[in-house]
Formats: sequence, C-alpha cells, structure tokens
Amino acid sequence: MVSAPEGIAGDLAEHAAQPPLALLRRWETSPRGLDEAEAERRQLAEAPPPARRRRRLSGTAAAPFVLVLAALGAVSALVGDLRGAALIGLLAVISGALRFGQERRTGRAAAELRALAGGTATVLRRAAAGGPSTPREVPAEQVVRGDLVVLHPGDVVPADLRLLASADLTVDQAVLTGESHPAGKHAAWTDPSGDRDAPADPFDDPRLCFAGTTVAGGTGTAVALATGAATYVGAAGRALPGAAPATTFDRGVRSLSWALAAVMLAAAPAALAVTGGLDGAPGGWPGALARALPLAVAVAVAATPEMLPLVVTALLVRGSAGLARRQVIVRRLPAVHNLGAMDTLCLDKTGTLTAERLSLDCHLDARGRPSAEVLRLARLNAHWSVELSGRLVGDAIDGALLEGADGDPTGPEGTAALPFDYARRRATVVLGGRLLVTKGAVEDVLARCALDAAERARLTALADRWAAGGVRLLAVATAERRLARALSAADERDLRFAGFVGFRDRLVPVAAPALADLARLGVRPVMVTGDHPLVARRICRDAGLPAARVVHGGELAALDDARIAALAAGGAAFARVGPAGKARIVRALRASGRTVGYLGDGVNDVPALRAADVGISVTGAAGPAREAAGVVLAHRDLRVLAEAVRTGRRTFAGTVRYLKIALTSNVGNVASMLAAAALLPFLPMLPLQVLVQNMCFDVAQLALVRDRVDEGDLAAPRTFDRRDLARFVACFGPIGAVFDLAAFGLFWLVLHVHGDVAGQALFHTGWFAENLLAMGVALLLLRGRGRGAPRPPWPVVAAAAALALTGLLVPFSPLAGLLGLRALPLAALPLLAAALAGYVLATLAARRLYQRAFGRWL
Ligand SMILES: Nc1ncnc2c1ncn2[C@@H]1O[C@H](COP(=O)(O)OP(=O)(O)OP(=O)(O)O)[C@@H](O)[C@H]1O
Repeated sequence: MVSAPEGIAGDLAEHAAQPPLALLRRWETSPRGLDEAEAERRQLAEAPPPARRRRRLSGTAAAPFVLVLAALGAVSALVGDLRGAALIGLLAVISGALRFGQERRTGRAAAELRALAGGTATVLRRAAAGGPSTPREVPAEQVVRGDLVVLHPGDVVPADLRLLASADLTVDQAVLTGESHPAGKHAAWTDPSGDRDAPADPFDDPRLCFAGTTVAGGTGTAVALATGAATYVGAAGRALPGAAPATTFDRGVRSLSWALAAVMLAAAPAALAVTGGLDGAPGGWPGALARALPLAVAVAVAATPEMLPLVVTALLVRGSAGLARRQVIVRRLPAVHNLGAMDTLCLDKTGTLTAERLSLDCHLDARGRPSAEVLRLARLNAHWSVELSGRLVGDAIDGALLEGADGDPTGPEGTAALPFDYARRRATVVLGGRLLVTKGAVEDVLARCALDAAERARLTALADRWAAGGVRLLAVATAERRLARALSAADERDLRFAGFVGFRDRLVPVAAPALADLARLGVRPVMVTGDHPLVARRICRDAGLPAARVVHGGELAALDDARIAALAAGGAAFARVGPAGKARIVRALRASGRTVGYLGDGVNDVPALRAADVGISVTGAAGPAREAAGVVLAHRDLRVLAEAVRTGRRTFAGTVRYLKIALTSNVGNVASMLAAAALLPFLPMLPLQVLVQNMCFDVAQLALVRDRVDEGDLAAPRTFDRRDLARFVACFGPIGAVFDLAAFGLFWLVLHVHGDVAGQALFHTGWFAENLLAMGVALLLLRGRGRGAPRPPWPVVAAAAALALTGLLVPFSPLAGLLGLRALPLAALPLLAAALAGYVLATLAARRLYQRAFGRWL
C-alpha cells in the first residue's frame, strides 16, 4: 500500500470533512466549475518548472561512471598526480557528453512515441465567468485545483478528488491499496461513533477519490484538491497512473544490478589486496596504497556494464519505431520487452475477437415472437441513457440499437437515468417521470422481474438457445413507478418482463489465424469476457481457442489465485466477468509466474489493462482503455500481434546479447588484471589506461543496438534468466582471461619488460593493444551462434575495427605520452597476433560446444 507524508493525508481528511459548498468557496470555484481563463491561470501556476534539460544534465553528471571518474580524479590530485587528474577530468567530460547526447536522442524519440497518446479527463468548465458550464474533455495533466471533474466507468481519476455527488460510484483502488474489490464512493460519510470527521485510512474515506485509481462503476462529480506531484501518490514518490507493475524484466535487471554492485564492491578490495603488497613502492605501505587505490576503483568500473540503461532504452526506442511502421503504437517503452516476454494473452471478446460493431439481430416478446414494442423500449432506453449520462456516444450495444433507428425514438422524454455499468450489467431510464425501462444481461434482469420460477426457467432456456447459436440476448423489462427521489439501483426491482433484443457478434476473419500464430510463438490465449458463458464458448470454438471449461465470474470470489491460474493453464475461458474480475484473473496469472498481456477495448477492460504486464488496446477503443494500454494497435488487425511479439523478443535478445558480451569481456578482463597484479611486481595497467580502454569498449558496444538477431532465438517467450547469463559468462569469460595472461607471459619473456619504468610502459602498451583487439574480436564472435546466424551489420563491424585500430594506433599517436603508453617494437606484433589467434580459435571451439550443449545462444 502507498503511504504518503502525514501532512498530505491530514489535508485530505480536513478537506473531506468540510461541507461541499464551503469547500468550493475555499477553492474559489463554483458548482458550475471554473471558467477557462481561471483554469489556464491555475495551470500555469501549478505546472512544474521547465527544468528538464538541467535535470538531464545533472542526471548525466551523476551517472555512476562519471562519478567514479570524478572520485578517481580527486584521488589522483590528492596523491600529487595533477596531470593524471586533468586527464581523468577530460575523460569524465567526454564520457558525460557521449552519454548526454545519446540520452537526448533516445529521450526525444521516446517522448515522441509517448506523445502519440495521452490520458484525458472530463471537467465542467465555463467559457466565461458567469456563463453556463459544459463538460469538456481535456488532457489529464491540464486538470487544476478547483476543477469539477466528472467521473464515468473506466475513467482514470486524474487528481485527488473530493466527491460532491455520485450515483452508485465504485472505484478500483488496487494500484494503491492492493485491494482487489472496488471501493464504494459517495459524497457523505458519518462515523458510527460520532467521534471522528474522517476514517483513519484516507483510502477508506468514501468522499475521496485518488489520482491513479480507476472508476469501476457508476458516475460522480468531484472537485480537484490536488494535482500532479501534490497528489497522494505523487507526494509518496510513486509513479503516477499507468505505472505498469514491475515486470519480470524489470525485476531481473534490478537483481542483476544488485549482483553487479556486489561485484564492484568486491573487486575494489580484491584489487587492493593483490596490489597492496607491491614491493619497493616509494613511501612504503601508504605509498603503495595510494597507488593501488585508483587501480582498485578503475577495476571496479571495468567490471560494470555501465551502458546497460542506455543500450536498453536505445533498443526499446528502435523496437517501438519498427512497430510504429507496422501501425503498432507503443505508449510505454518497457511494453516492448513485455510483449516479447508475454506467455499468456487474456482477451476480451467484443471488439477484439469480434467485429467492433454489433448488428441488431432480433427483438422478441416473451413467447419468442418478433416484437416492435420491445425494440422501441430498448431504443428509448439506449437513447436516454446516452443522452442523460452526458456521454457523447454509447457502447457497442447502445450503438447497435440506435444505428438502425430513423431519428430519435418516439416516446415520452427521459427524466432520469442510471447508465449501464459493468457491475450491475444493466441500464435503466425513467420516461415521462413514471415509466421505468431496464435493459441488460438476461440473468440480471430476470432476477429483478416479478416472475414465477417456471416462467423464469423457460425464459432462461429460451435465451440460452439463442446464446448457443452465437446471438447475444439482452432482456428488456419495465415498471410503472413514481420516484420521489433520485433514481437508484434499488428501484430496479419487481419489473415486468417485456422481451429480448438480440445482437450478432461476428468473429473477425483474421482472429483465428492471428491467435494460431501467437500459439505457435508460445503465447497462450485466454478469453475473459463480460458476456454470457454460452456466447463465450461459441466464440472460443469459432476462434480456435480452448474452452475446456467456462468459468463464471461469480465463481471467482471462491477461487484462490493458484486455482485461477491452474484453470487458465488447463484451457478454461472466463465469462460474465466484470472489470474487477478481469483484473483479478490477470493478477492471479501474474502471481503464478506468468507474463501476462491483456487485449481489450472497453472501459470494462481498464483495470485489467493496467494490471497486466502489457496492456494492448486498439484505436477506436474507449478512451480510457487506450490510455491504460502500453501498446495500441492502429488497425484492428490482430495479425500484427505476432510481429509485435517477435519485435519484443528481438529487443529483449538485443539486451541479453549486450549483457552477455559486456559481462563476459569485463569479467575476463578484471580476472586477468587481478591475476597479473598479484603476479607482477608493478601495476599491470595504469588506472587511466583501464578507464580509457573501458570507455572505448562501452562506446563500441552501442553499435550492438543496430545488430540483427537470429530468428531461431525468437521462438519462445523470453524472460530475464540470470542463470543463463551466468552460464554464458562462466563459459566464455575465462577464455579471455587465459589469453590475456598468455599475452602477458609472452611480453614478459620476449620483450624483457621487467624492471625499469620504460619496460613497464611497454608492458602496459602491449596489454592495452591486446585487450582492445580481444574486445573487438569478442564483439564479433560472441554476438551470434556462428553458421546460419545473421551476418553482423556494418556498425558492428565498424565498431570492432575501430576498437582494434585504437589498440594498435594509439601507442604511436601523440596521445600515447598522455596515457603512459609507448610505441610497440615490431617484435610485439607477432606476439599480439599469436595471442589473438589463440583467443579466436578457442572462442570458436567453445562456441560450438556451447551451442551443442545449450542450443539457445541469446
Ligand atoms: N449498454 C448496455 N445496456 C444494457 N446492458 C448492457 C449494455 N452493454 C452491455 N450490457 C450487458 O452487460 C453484459 C456485460 O457487458 P460487458 O461489456 O462487460 O461485456 P461484453 O461486451 O459482453 O463482453 P467483453 O467483455 O468481451 O467486451 C453484456 O453481455 C450485456 O448483457
């Protein structure tokens, strides 16, 4: 559960306790809302300062590598090596500039992608002070304090709100409280004991709605108390709505980062331990320590794949740009990875598997005979529930009813409405102040009709027959009633059954092949629908989906997460599931270790879209559903899903490849450096040389972002596998270390480098060159499995060549003196070639063995 600073919780409690009118006065607003000019003024006052560039610069400056360089520079200056300190400072600037540039590029691309879709909210505003107010849809971040916000099912609450009025409002607060049942919300609260103004926990206060939660049912009007960072979640430092739950990839990278931090912490003392006892260091032990400390830090840096965040973001941006070309819009970058990791895809039915539009099929009386009167009642219900709820358009059912009608349906004017909501599964209007007309799910409406058991059973059987044939029936019922007060769900009782309206929900032709493609990629589809179990079974059959059993939403409460996951794994479909139930199924599957996608287009899908590892929606879907999704399909063509999954896997494989190459090289390097430090009577490499070489490798590895992936590595869902990574590094890391050490041995024996400073510089140079050449080779050989794998693209070849050339040419350049390097004698070249040839042959052999033993490369 999210907890926020005391002050915020206290403020909210105080606001909640105030009478609505006093509250409106205090916020200088009115029951008709703010006028546009005032809203704009407040928006300017509340907007965060435009300090983004400065923040990015300071973020770059605080990057671990830059920080370590700064620390090293300081240590060098302290031990009197001013030239070294200046050079390290220069290195810090170059590294920071590279990082800043790359981040700016990827950041811009990511922002462009994000801007493709954003959250909206409905507010009541007036064009001018004193004028009438109208509901207006505005971007969620433009809601200001004092705005009157109108809530409908599926809306993501845009700010912390105090309710002024509501009708059967329920809010899913799971993102904040973990509570899976929606909480009832209404404008009043009284403490039974009369002691307190507000419940102890603000989330229990029915008068308050919190930014980031989702409206599950009913409607409401509320005043905004806090927006943006000032909201309860904002102040708690929590990512605001849309914040997808941590995915397996996030968790994997996080645990890897911890492991690497531990390696860094261990590498520094290890380097100290092996170099601390250097013989003959001037100044005795403290002098040796002062010389060894920078190396220890440099070794720790060399052990870390510091480009990881950059490579991950660049790969994600590249993946999403590729998807955008295929009309798949990625709204949240990590969703790309999650598409690749997804092994279960829950889908609702209407508008995803079946056509976006329903068509009216029949209108029947209680005997099953065509009835124009039933159609007229259903249309009046649809017309007035859309009109009186302030919504511009109805859902698919209302749309289908109104579509065929010639103008407004004839009949008395609607005077009150209780619009459709997913928990009640029905909609009710009052016509002419006394005729109540309800339409909705057959079993829900029949349960509220005054019928004897036999008649109810007969009507249920009649509806089931139609449902089994693929027709969705809704029941229509009426009642004569004078309402002295506002209409509420309690009035939907003792109804007189009028008849049925039926709709045809056609499976889109591409649904079955698209789902088959996904199944071949190891993604199990699970249907989760609000519709009737028999309709669900029928559609599953037509779409080739498993429906070994259809679990009714009503059963969910009695099932624990493990059982729900087991049912889904056993091929069950879920029917008559409301928004909270859909989210519950997604959470249960995630809790069982699955990576879950959710594909839906209705407001009833919003909680599930947000609970999933990756929420997928379609353009033309309800606004809140699009906003809740991480991925939006620009065309309702499910066939692109398989390609999106493959792109996700490619992106993921790219990240894994980077990690494998970087860690293998780093581990081999650090191991050989520590071993050499223990064996040699002098530092095997100067800290600055370690850092320069490390930076060259870092930059070269950015080319991997452009690399291709073997399609064979994309066949199954991928999650972060630390064991696989460790195995790879354990197989290939030591090869690098062994050949590094072999090279030292050769230099030692053949170049006679021992002893004097000039000899040491020669040794350092030999190693510098050998290391960079080996890194170039690693980049080319470890990127793929060899025969049959895609050839390296030119940026990777160029990066490998640049590494090799840097190693060979820098010792002959003016930079050599600055870095403490010397021109290598010609005799060194055959040694380098021999060490390198050995490394190449050993790696090729190991690659074949690895391939045979483990099959998968990335
Ligand atoms: N506008 C409406 N008025 C009255 N009843 C409705 C309306 N829309 C839907 N219903 C009833 O409520 C049920 C649940 O609707 P819901 O939208 O949750 O699911 P669905 O559209 O049937 O399927 P899916 O979850 O696959 O989109 C419907 O099957 C229908 O019986």
